Amino acid sequence: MNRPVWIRHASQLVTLAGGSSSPVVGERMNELAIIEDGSVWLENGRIASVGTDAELEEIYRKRLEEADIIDATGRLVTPGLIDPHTHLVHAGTRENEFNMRLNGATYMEIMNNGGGIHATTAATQKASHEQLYQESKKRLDLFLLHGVTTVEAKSGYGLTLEDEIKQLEVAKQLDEEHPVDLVSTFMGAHAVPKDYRENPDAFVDVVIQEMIPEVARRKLAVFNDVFCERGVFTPEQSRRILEAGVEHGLLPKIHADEIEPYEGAELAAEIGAVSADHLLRASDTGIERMAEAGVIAVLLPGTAFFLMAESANGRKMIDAKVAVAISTDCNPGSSPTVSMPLIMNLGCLKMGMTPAEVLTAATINAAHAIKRAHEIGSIEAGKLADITIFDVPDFMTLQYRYGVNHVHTVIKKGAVVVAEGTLV
Ligand SMILES: O=C(O)CC1=NCN=C1
Ligand SMILES: [Zn+2]
Repeated sequence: MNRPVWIRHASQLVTLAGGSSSPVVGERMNELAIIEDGSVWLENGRIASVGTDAELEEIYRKRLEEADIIDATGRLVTPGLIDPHTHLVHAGTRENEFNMRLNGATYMEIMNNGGGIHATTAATQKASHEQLYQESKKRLDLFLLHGVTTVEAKSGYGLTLEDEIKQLEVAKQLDEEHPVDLVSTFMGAHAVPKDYRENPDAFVDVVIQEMIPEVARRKLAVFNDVFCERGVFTPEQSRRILEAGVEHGLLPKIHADEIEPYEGAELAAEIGAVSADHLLRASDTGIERMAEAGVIAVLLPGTAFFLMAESANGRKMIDAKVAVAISTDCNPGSSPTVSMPLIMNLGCLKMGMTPAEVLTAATINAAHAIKRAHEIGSIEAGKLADITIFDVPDFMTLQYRYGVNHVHTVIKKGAVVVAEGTLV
C-alpha cells in the first residue's frame, strides 16, 4: 500500500471546485476556487482532503509521520492537465509539408494532392503495432512532462477496419501500461481514401456498416468523430456517420468549421454532439446553437498558429455561454506539439481568453469534453489524485512567462511520476 502524500503550503492551490456537475460557462470560467497556502492529502490514489495547510495539519495531526510530504511553497498547484483532442497514435512525420506551407502551399492543397492525412495514413498502415506503440509512448512521456495526466486519442490514420483497430488497440495498451490515462475516439471518417475518391459515399457506407459496429463490439472507443470539411465529408455524410455511432453507443464529436465555414457547429448542436472541435470559421448562428444545445467547444489554438490561420474566437464563445475547452490537437500535420502549457498561452494571446479561463479550459471543461468530470479535472475529495505542480507562484505568472514548461512535479493517481521536471 502506497504511503499517503501530503502536498503542503501551495502559494496557490487552484481547485476548480464546483464545476464537476456540468460544463463551466460564462463568468464561472473565471472562478478557479483558489486556496492560498493550500494543502492536499492524497491516499489510495484519490484526493482525501483539500484545504488550508492549517486545516489539514489539524485533521491529520495524528498521522503526519505516515505521509510523504511535498513542499509546494512558492508554487502553483493545479489539477492534472487534460488534453481532450489528440491524434496521438500515428507513424511518420510531415516536416516536408511544413516547409511546403511556409512556401505558400495550403493544407487542403497538400491533402488533395495525396499528402496530409493520406501521407500519415500510408505510414500508419505500414507500421506494426509495436512501432506505433513505441512512437506514441514517446509522445505520451512528453505529455506527462508538460503536466498532462489524461488525453483523448483518436484513430483515423488507418482508414481500413484492420488498421483503425490497430490504432485503437495501441491506445488501449498505452492506457493500460502508461501513467497517462487515455480515452479513445474512433475516427474512421478522418479522410476519404484515394480508392473511394470517385465514390465517397461508398466509403461512408464502409464506416457505417463495417467499422463502427466492429469497433463498438470490441469496446475500443467511447467517441466517434468525423472531419466535416469541404472536400472531406459533407454535413450530410457527417450526420449519417455520427448518427450511426450513436446507434452503436459511440458518443459524437465533430471536427467542425476548421478550414472553411461549413455549418459543422450547427450540425453539432442539431445532433447533440459532446463537442465540436476547431471552430476557427464557425458562424455566429452555429455558436448560438452550440450554447443552446450545451455542446462543448474544444478550441485548438496551436493548430491555427501552425497553419498560420486566424484562431477561433474563444472570447466570443465564452461570452455566448458556450463551454470552452482547449487542446493541442497533437498530430503530425497541423499541430505537432504536446505542450498544453503553450496551448494555454495561445488561448490568452490569440483567442482573447483570460489566464483563469484557459486553466478552466485545460482542466474541468476538458474533463467534461471527454465525459470524465466525475473523476478528474478538479482538486476535490473523492476524485483521482491527478495533480500538477508548476514552479511559478500563481496562475497569472503561468501565462505571463509564456512558452516555457514550468512543470515541476506531476502526480498520477497518488504516485509521483514527474519530479523536478524529470520522469520518475
Ligand atoms: O492533418 C492531420 O493529420 C490532422 C488533421 N485532421 C483534421 N485536421 C487536421
Ligand atoms: Zn484533430
